Amino acid sequence: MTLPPLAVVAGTGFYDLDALEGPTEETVETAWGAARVVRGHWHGLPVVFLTRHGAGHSVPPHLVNYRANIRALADLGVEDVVAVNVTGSIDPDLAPGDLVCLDDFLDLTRQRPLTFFDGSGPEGVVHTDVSAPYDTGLRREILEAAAAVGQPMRDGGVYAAFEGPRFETAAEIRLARLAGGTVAGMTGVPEVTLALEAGLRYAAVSLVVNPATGVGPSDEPITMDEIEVVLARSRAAVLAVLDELVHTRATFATDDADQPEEPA
Ligand SMILES: CSC[C@H]1O[C@H](OP(=O)(O)O)[C@H](O)[C@@H]1O
Ligand code: HPA
Repeated sequence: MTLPPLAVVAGTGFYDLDALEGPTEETVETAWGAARVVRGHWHGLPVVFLTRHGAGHSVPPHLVNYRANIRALADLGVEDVVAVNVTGSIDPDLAPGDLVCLDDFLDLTRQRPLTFFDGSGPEGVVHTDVSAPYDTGLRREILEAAAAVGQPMRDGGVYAAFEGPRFETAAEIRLARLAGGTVAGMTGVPEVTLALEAGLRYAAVSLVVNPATGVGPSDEPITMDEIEVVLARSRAAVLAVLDELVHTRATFATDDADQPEEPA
């Protein structure tokens, strides 16, 4: 039995996935443009890794080709996507290094192509349900993996997606906080909604790398240096959770393969 590949989509600070066995780089052409992925195996399971800003972080968040990326994953047979986004904390109880398993989002972006459906295709006008944008089963797998490796992770949080590439003003962050935002980022939307449109299960782990503007103890500006320090410290924690998730899936896949076929 061939299992569908699991996709790992990550961004800032995650430009490769060392755990992948037999990695091969591939460019997937789609109707929306090309996407670069790396395919390989992790604990024996097929995995597709996509780094959304490109190798070396050459693509800013507002110019990522989210449609090509998601279409490419769907075309490769992916059914489940685990995403990683680094974020600024809106909730003052969160600190750099904290992990949040998202359960909702606020779309404060402004000018991105945000759908596969412009009304001209055979499916006509499509209105996608987003009452549970992050897949419940995948979220549970992520949270259980975090618990298994002793990695604290908040169960639930609202990702406030801003257009970028600039950071937010303090007033924008206050607005997002009033609306229930937990963390601020620039890439989580429309990635999640396109995944839903493509029929994929999608869940996201957010790694806090700085207090969002106006949230921290001081009025210091956000710097890439502070973000890189946190990433260097916390990257391994995210990867440990993913490793445990894939390892658990591999164990179940092996157990299933060991079971005798049900008589017809
Ligand atoms: C380097 S801070 C801003 C940058 O980091 C986040 O990227 P990603 O979500 O891909 O990890 C944020 O959205 C911005 O693109
Ligand atoms: O403070 C932030 N705002 C938006 N995106 C981010 N990505 C990392 N930190 C931030």
